Amino acid sequence: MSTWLLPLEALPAPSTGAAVLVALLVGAAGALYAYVTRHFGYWRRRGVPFLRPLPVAGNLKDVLLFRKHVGDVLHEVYTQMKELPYMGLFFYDAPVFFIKDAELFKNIVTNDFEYFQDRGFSPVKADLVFSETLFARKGDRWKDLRLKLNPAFTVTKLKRFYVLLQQKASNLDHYFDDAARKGEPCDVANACARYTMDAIATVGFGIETTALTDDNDPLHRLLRNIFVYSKLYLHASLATFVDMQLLRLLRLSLVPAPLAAFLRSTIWAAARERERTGTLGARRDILDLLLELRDKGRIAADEDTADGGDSGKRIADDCNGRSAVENGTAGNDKGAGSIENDMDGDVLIAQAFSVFSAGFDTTSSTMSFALYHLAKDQDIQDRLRRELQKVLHDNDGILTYDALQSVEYLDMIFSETLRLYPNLPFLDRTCTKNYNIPGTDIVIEKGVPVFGSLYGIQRDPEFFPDPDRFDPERFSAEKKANIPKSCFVPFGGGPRKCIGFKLAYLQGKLGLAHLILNYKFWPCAATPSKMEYNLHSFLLSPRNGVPLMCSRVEK
Ligand code: HEM
Repeated sequence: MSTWLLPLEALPAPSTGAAVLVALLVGAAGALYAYVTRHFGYWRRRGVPFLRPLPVAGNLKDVLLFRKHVGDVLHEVYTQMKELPYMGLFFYDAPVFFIKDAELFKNIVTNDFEYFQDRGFSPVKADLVFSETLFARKGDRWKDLRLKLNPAFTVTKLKRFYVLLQQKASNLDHYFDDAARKGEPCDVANACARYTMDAIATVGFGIETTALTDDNDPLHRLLRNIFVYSKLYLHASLATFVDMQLLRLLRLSLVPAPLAAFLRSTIWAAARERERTGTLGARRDILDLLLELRDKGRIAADEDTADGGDSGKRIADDCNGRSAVENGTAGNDKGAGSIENDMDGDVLIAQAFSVFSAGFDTTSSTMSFALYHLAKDQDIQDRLRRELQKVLHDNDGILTYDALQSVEYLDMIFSETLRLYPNLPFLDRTCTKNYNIPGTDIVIEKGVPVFGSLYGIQRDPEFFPDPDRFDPERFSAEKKANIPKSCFVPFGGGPRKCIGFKLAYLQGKLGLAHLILNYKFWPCAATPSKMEYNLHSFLLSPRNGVPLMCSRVEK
């Protein structure tokens, strides 16, 4: 007879030592449980409907177990909420206010920005470079930096680099000619990432990288997986959005030390070379502008300041500050108060890191998602090629900056791709002073992270019928006026909207135009029938690349 069938009195009495041990273990487990669930009553106490959390994971169980992308999980929550405008969630153990209502969310990022100026991002102090990026800076230190950097991204500045971008786009041929000749599938996601990296390096910093032609290009090796994390790092990076103490204690850095070291040596070498050759300021690229900020505290206005000036004014106004543009101080270090000019050392390197990291992976993923759909729908691909060929013909065979801008169908395709695949599938802000939701007695308290699902809004059938279908017509001149402004926000909104969105459109559209003019794409056996996302990143990128077949277009 086995022991577990014996009557209780027949079992040997436990020794006092064992009983104490069991009691201690039960007590410790109870204390641990109480600790990891200590915030779980937060939403109940405030009368906010919430999704029941699990210890440790909160509502991110499937993300924690690497079963689903965080974008998909928040999309599911968004869909299940039906008519609810907002609800409480838990990211790990942190209470998060999740907003479904597009208007309410728009107010939070625009009109009521003064209550939600910051992102939750709380990098560890040791993460010197990441802490100084626009993503991570807070309050007046963010506003000061943003006002200074805005003039670096005006249309006038971008136009100047168009020829350089064209050269990089034509380097795509090395990659695709090879695949076309061999008749083998090529991973367009890989090729596009190399193109955008070469483009950002030359446009931003005058650094000639060779990612498209050389597998051993050092910058490519260090940057290519910057947003593809190990399991621990994925959670560390997600946790920094909601300020989790435990992971901060681990002192994980979001900018790997070898990359920071590479950027320091490369950027300062480029700066010294410009000083040595007396060419500082000649290119007026991002490096020149950062050095101008370091030396003079401001970036001189372009002859044509229309767009840069406007966004500077919007920020100053939205932050309820003095209008820097009206007072002629946009880009001046006094624009946001009495912040000292600190554009030097790792503060400058942080801006280089932002441009490299934000600039290459996002745009290249958008290009590869677009190519995926163009390969699957030959009619759309053929129409785009015809329109590009016509514009080329009308412009003596040269795709000038203005000619590129005139191809409306390309714009429609790029926008529809960003609708289906907003690279950052959610937006976050942190409440910086208590905020009463208009018309309710609900208060979002200072310190609480607020999230919205861009992926959810942009795939909501109420705003985009048949939302999973790739249909560029939604963005035709006649139809796009029907899309509510708050429902198409792939670059975020308000004063913290993506600073590089014009550059993203320019380099993304130019790369696509070059490829479609020169190559025909179609799916192969390895092309996924449904797009799946890389679970090791919080950005949306194709899980296993985008393998496609291609052939040269006959001229
Ligand atoms: C398709 C390409 C891109 C997409 C979809 C994208 C999307 C976004 C989104 C959604 C945000 C958050 C905005 C918010 O919180 O309201 C953001 C912020 C930012 N992006 Fe982009 N981005 C792209 C390309 C770029 C490029 C090319 C650059 C730079 C060269 C860039 C630099 C930044 C920076 C610095 C911020 C932080 C802005 C701040 O907090 O003030 N992005 N981006």
